[in-house]
Parts: sequence; structure tokens; C-alpha cells
Amino acid sequence: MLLHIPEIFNPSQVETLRNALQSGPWVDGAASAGPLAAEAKHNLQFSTEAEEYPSLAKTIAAALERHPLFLSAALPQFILPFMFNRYTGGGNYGDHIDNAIQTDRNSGQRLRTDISVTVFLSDPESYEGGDLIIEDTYGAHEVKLPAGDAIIYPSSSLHRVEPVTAGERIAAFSWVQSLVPDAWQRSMLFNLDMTLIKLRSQVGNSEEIVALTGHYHNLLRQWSR
Ligand SMILES: O=C(O)CCC(=O)C(=O)O
Ligand SMILES: [Fe+2]
Repeated sequence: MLLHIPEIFNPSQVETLRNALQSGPWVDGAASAGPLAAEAKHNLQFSTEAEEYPSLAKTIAAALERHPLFLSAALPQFILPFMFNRYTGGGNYGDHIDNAIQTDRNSGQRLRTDISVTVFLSDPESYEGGDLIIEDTYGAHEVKLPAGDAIIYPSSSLHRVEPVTAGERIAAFSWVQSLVPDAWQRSMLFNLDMTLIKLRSQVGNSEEIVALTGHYHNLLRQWSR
């Protein structure tokens, strides 16, 4: 399931983030990729050694953790520290699948990447190219979102970022280890949750809705790891 999560940040928050990132230091993105991905990766990353980095990374995770749509769709157990990338002058990231296991540099814990997240921080009118292309069983999806919006997609998907031929594209990206590792089970739980919220707003808390909500929680109990 690909899900667009709107308005993680409002325009003034995005501007504050972009200003904080602007002067860098930016380092070669390939340095932090595995050997295979490094060949495909032609972008820059905000240095994780920079003094401002930890608080910027926390700002992104904290905003997502407050977003009900993200919580319902991702059912996050752990979120790896967000990083920031920048594509300019033809920068791109060729077809790849993200590493299954990544080490959380804060806790040292090895986490499974179930869900990939990109939070777009550049106004889509300010750069050319730079679409995130995600392949799934229904074909290739082109994603280029307003600044402040995010996309989440299964980390098992083949994806790429098209060359940025004018302007620059800045984004925050990370991975989530979900309580429910299976993408299809996660998507069923999300659909059930969204339908229940709509039903509840239409008819209030009927006996049937209470029963269905119970089923939601019992399925989550069955499927969470
Ligand atoms: O820049 C993006 O939207 C995605 C980056 C990406 O695929 C990665 O870092 O693995
Ligand atoms: Fe990726």
C-alpha cells in the first residue's frame, strides 16, 4: 500500500526546516549506502555529524508520531532516525530495494525495515524531475508531493528517484519497523480502522460498531509481533 500523508508540516514549519538545512554540511549520499545501492545513489545527505542534525531528525519523527493517519497505516514499533537528502544538477537514485535490516545509530539496535517514508520538503514547483517512482504489482507510481507531505510504501518495493534537472529537491527519509510486518495484513487493518472511523461519525457508537472495533483489536493482537 502506498499512502499519501498530507500536511505533516505547514508551510512555515517547512520553511524553518529548509532554512536550518540549507547551509549544510552536506556529504556524499553514496557513503552511507551498501555497496550495491551506492552505485545507484547520486545525491547528498545532511551530515549526521552536524550539531543541528539530532534535533532536526527528532522534529520529523515527532510530527509523524502525532499524525493519526501515519499511526493507523504504519502501526510503528520503531522509527529509524530520519536523514535528509538533496538532489540537484541531475542528482538521482537509480532502481533499488532498501536494505532489510538497518542499525539504529542511537540505540545500536538492528531493525527490520517494513515501511519506507519520504517527507517532501521542497516546493514541487521549485524543481524539475525528482519524482519518486515506486513499483508494485499494479505498476509504477510517480510520486511528487507538496512540501510538508509524506509518502509511505512497503520497503520491499523497487523504487527510484528520477534525475533532478533544475532546482533542488530536499527531503527527509527513514524506515519504520511495524508492529505488523506483513504489508497485506497492515493494509487490511488500516482499511478496517478507516471504515470504522467513518461509520462511527455517521451512526455513533452502536453495539455493532463496538463489536467491529473489538474485531479490529483482536486482529491486531493476532498479527502484531
Ligand atoms: O529521496 C527519496 O524520496 C527516497 C530515497 C531513497 O529511496 C533511499 O534513501 O533509499
Ligand atoms: Fe530507497
